[in-house]
Amino acid sequence: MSKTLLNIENLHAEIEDKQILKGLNLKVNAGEIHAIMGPNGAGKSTLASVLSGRDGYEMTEGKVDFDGTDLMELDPDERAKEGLFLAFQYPVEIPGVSNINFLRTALNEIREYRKEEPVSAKEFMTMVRERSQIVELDSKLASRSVNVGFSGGEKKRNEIFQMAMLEPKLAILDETDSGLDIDALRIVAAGVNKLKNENNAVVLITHYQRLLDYIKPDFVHVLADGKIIKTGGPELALELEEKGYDWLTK
Ligand SMILES: Nc1ncnc2c1ncn2[C@@H]1O[C@H](COP(=O)(O)OP(=O)(O)OP(=O)(O)O)[C@@H](O)[C@H]1O
Repeated sequence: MSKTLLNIENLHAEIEDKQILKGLNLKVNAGEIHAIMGPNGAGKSTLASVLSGRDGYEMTEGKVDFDGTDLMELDPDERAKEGLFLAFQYPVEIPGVSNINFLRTALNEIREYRKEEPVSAKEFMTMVRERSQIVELDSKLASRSVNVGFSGGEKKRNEIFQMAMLEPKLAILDETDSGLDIDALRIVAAGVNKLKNENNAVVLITHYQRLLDYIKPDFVHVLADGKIIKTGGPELALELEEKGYDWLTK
């Protein structure tokens, strides 16, 4: 039996006093890929925000266990250091902070938290070289300010590059496929597949079945009105593509 990395029970959460998540349950084991699909406004990004500890999102009920730790008790940076990674739907630009410095600082913070030695300059540069190739990220982008002036597709590749560098236990990819051209979609998906192993897990939030042609999910969930209302295998995504969501929500 693989170990459970994420166990969400009866999660209720609100933003500005508006209840968005209304009793969500989800269990993710090591080695698994889960896709979350669902209508606009259902709460998919809210789930990602609540798990990562984004300001303004309040859990009002429920429990989230992350690899044996009560996730909601941790600050956002501690969650990241415990091995939770979120690739943003809209990656933020950080002017004045180079991608390289950002990643080296993040990596060393994680290593310090785990009582490991900081990464040496040589080791770090080798990692950057090898891992930027996983998503075919132009090496020039590594030294530019984080995401500043990057195209939409470059920003999404950069998210997966960050994931490759930080080696999270659980990566939540929020609409990483949106805005990607077909070649970039293949490259990003191949990157995710390459980074996936039996000790980590991926939660993909997506609107499009086509991503799942490239990244094979073990489970597909439908999130509607703040809850997971149906779970199936990859065939569920095909069914949704054909039928939409009305048959499940009405
Ligand atoms: N900061 C906020 N203030 C108020 N309401 C918010 C805020 N952020 C999100 N919401 C609302 O929460 C609901 C869920 O939004 P969320 O972004 O989680 O949906 P989603 O399932 O990711 O949708 P989409 O598929 O369109 O990306 C929406 O009704 C949205 O308007």
